[in-house]
Amino acid sequence: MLDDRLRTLLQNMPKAELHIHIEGSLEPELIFALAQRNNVQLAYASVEALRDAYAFSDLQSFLDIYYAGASVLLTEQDFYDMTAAYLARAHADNVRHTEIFFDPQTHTARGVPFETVINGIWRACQDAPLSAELIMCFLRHLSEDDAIATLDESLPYRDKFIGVGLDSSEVGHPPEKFARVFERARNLGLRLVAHAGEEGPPAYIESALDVLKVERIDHGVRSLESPALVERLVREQMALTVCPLSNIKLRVFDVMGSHNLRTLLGAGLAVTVNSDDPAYFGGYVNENYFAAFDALPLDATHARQLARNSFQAAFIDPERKRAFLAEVDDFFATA
Ligand SMILES: Nc1ncnc2[nH]cnc12
Ligand SMILES: [Zn+2]
Repeated sequence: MLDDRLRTLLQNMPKAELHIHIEGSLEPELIFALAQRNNVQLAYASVEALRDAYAFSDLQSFLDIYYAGASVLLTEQDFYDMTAAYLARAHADNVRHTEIFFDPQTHTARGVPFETVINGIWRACQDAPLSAELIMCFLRHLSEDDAIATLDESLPYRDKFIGVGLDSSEVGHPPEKFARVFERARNLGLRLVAHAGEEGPPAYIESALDVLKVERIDHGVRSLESPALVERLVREQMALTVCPLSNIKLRVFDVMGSHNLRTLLGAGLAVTVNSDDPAYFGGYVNENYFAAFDALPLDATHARQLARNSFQAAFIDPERKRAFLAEVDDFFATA
């Protein structure tokens, strides 16, 4: 049960967010404002009608709406405004560091230049009142050749992002499909993450680890189906960027009370809490903490562990990591 004291603790504790798709932070109100500004026709008559469409049965039903929502993004200012809006919400949630996914192929396929996408998002990160880095995601429902072309297109902007990821439709598009492009990215010194074990089986998580050589697993909640995999993830302290509200909205779990976050933590896994696509799943990062702590037997000890895990798993230099971890410990020492 989430009492006021625990809620205030979760609200105010310093935290990092490591799994947030910037296109998934596009609120219906901003979609309509950008559609008007860019004279883009929407298939919905009102903000309410669009929000009413956010009833999803699985990942694909969400992705269809998510890509449609992104169609209003045309100018650098659009990407800047979207990112600035998310960063303001993250700052209000006491996020001190965030690593943001963006899906360039969603936009370049519409004729929006790569530089428009990355410059708009990156400028907003530079203007933000918190530490913000970018991770470029490859859409796994497209070919590896398409991903390789996107990596090549990104090279002139290599200083504006820190890593690559793998997102979109998981089942049927196993990590090994992207072995070559991830090897190239690794040889470029980019950090590597991948969605795995959201809807896909534990084997997808193993393939992301062994073939793609990822340093974090995005979602990973199906890891619990394989005791051997859990044992490995615990031994390696491989971080899982879990998104509780997303898992409920996309029916990975029926209700929050049956989410396995508490079991994952109890197994000793390096779990973090994140919002995934906050505009579509009903909340930013703190709402994810509130929903999980309200439905599951979690207390302040777990809150501190999750906050520490979020900085421990971040792609930041050891000095900054030590400072953030000390900030968490100081916060809980005086809370
Ligand atoms: N939860 C998710 N899984 C896969 N691809 C995504 N793109 C945006 N959100 C996603
Ligand atoms: Zn995601």
